[in-house]
Amino acid sequence: MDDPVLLTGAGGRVGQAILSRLADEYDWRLLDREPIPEERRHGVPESASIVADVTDEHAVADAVSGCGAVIHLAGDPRPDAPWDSVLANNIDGTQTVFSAAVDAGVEKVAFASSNHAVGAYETDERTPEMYRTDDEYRLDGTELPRPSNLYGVSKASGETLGRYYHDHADLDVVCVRIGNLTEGHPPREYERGQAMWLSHRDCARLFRCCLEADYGYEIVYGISDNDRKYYSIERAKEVLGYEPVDNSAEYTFKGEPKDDAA
Ligand SMILES: NC(=O)C1=CN([C@@H]2O[C@H](COP(=O)(O)OP(=O)(O)OC[C@H]3O[C@@H](n4cnc5c(N)ncnc54)[C@H](O)[C@@H]3O)[C@@H](O)[C@H]2O)C=CC1
Ligand SMILES: O=C1O[C@H](COP(=O)(O)O)[C@@H](O)[C@H](O)[C@H]1O
Repeated sequence: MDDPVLLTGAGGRVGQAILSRLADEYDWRLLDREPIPEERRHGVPESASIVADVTDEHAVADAVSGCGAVIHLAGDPRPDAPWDSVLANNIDGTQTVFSAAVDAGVEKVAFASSNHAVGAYETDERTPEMYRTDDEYRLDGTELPRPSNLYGVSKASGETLGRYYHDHADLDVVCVRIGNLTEGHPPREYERGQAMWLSHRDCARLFRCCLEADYGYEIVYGISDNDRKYYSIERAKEVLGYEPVDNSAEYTFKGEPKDDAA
């Protein structure tokens, strides 16, 4: 991707996992409703850092003008977020970004969806076994959404908005159902979290693939190559060329590297 890339929500956790590793690889434009301090811009000049809300259609149109791709992360990430917040920040904001991307002639948008779009597949009958290494249950991205909560509903809505703009405006869209991003080690003493761990470096690797690969409309899971897993990463490997390097099995249940524990 030679054209500028707009990264919304750049100041947050996922944005930083990406930007801290890929700052030198792309001509970034950053957007966040909070000013991003210099140490979190990783060399991106202040002039390329826009303070705006993703529901502000004029600001988003300006931000995306001339970009070849968008990584859209901005939104309310709380699984217990109330409806008014996910309606504005996640649904309205995502529609604003997709629509502005189409108007600006952007080629592709990578949308941060979530495990919570499909959390209700984790039924009492399937858990906790599905979180364990010897269980073969897998979601692969072809299943219908079954949200855990209203936040998950907003993420499923974002995926559907992506489908709409792909079908009607030929925008290339990849929805990444991100698992649980933590830095340095998998979530501690949390089976579910260890099964859907996404390390910071795998997060950057995956979103780089989203910028470089050719696709039409895709839903993929964003996790590391954990031995414990109930999300397939085959589609991300096949279509995007994703090659994860981390695995929660390399850490103890308490989150210590097994090499150190030996
Ligand atoms: N961290 C995780 O493990 C996961 C995150 N996600 C999704 O990834 C995205 C990023 O999540 P995190 O980085 O963890 O959250 P975060 O809260 O650390 O970062 C979100 C960023 O977006 C900005 N933002 C929020 N609403 C905005 C708005 N209306 N306009 C402009 N900027 C806005 C915030 O200021 C913040 O810098 C979210 O869409 C979240 O739903 C999905 C699954 C897992
Ligand atoms: O979508 C998200 O999922 C992660 C993991 O969910 P959790 O229920 O195991 O905490 C969450 O940490 C993150 O805030 C959220 O945006």
